[in-house]
Amino acid sequence: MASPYAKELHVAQLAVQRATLLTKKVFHDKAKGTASKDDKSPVTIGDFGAQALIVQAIKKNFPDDEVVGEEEAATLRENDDLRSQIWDQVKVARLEDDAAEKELGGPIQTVEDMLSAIDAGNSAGGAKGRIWALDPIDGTKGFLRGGQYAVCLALMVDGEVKVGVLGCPNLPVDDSLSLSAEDGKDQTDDAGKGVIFSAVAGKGATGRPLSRGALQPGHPISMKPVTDITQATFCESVEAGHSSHDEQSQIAQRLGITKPSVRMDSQAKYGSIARGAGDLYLRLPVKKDYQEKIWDHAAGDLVVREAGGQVTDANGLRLDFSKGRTLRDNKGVVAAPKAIHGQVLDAVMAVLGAK
Ligand SMILES: Nc1ncnc2c1ncn2[C@@H]1O[C@H](COP(=O)(O)O)[C@@H](OP(=O)(O)O)[C@H]1O
Ligand SMILES: [Mg+2]
Ligand SMILES: [Mg+2]
Ligand SMILES: [Mg+2]
Repeated sequence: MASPYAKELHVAQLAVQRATLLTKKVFHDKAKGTASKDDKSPVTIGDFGAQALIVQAIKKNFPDDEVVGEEEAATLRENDDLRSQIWDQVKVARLEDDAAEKELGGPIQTVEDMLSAIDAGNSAGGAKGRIWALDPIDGTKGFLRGGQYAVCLALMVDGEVKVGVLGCPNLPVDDSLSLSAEDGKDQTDDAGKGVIFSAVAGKGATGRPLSRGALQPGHPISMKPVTDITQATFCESVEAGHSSHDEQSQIAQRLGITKPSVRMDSQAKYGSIARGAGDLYLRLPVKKDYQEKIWDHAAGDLVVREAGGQVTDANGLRLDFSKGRTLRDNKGVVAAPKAIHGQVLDAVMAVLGAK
């Protein structure tokens, strides 16, 4: 019997790869063309272009599936200049392998097709059926700074994540390099960089180098066993507005961790701990009422769990992707190897309870 979700996985990996290459080109062409969204967060040509390419590939292969995508095309329909800059990138985006490109359904044909593809990411999400969660550029602020970012795609079936893919163009290809503070910073030198992580529920997690054509061979990845938690490396957001650096540092202290945190944008944090380059990922809310978005976590959650990790919120609950576009019932994220997750969670609760 063929592996479960084999076609979904292959299409998702190729689609993420093609979109990741677009974002790299946008960066190198210095064509980032930023706009500001209603919540004042940035969105670039790369975000819109990557969403268009990925949704088009999903719709060609799985026409009945829905997509919860971060971006929408409303501003582009009014902004001729931004729209044509995105189109200039999207119309030439293709994999250097005919069979792979054909599998994705080929290039997008018209500007209107591009806009409709972006807008097709408007699913409300939920607990029924096949729904993809798409973050075309996660860590847009990292992308703009030349730091880490990730192109993230996950398939949920009846509210459970079944397939997850992360394209991380600025992470080192080599799994054996331990994370250092520098990995979160400027990554404008391309040498030895670019990884795709993927996972299928119950089938483990995989890493492979990013390529320009067909997929490179993959290899299994797993979290590093932590024998002495005081030596653990913990990751957190660069942006102090996205998670509480202060509480995270208190948690680390409580665990006896002395190494400074590795600050890194995007779901590259999930990928990094899943391959054993780091150990823990803490994301405690800054604002009580902020609801995490499903596209910021769906792929990373599966990649880490399939690599031997446990991912919960700050109350120890599994992330619940079935509640719509946000993780309405969760607060924060705590990701760690299964064997020490309980210990980390105790420290999280002690610090939060002491407030
Ligand atoms: N107040 C907040 N709390 C938590 N996450 C937030 C936030 N404001 C924005 N974000 C999310 O944080 C994501 C980036 O995470 P990180 O800090 O790990 O790089 C953003 O994704 P995008 O960059 O896709 O918009 C955005 O969705
Ligand atoms: Mg955003
Ligand atoms: Mg995001
Ligand atoms: Mg994004």
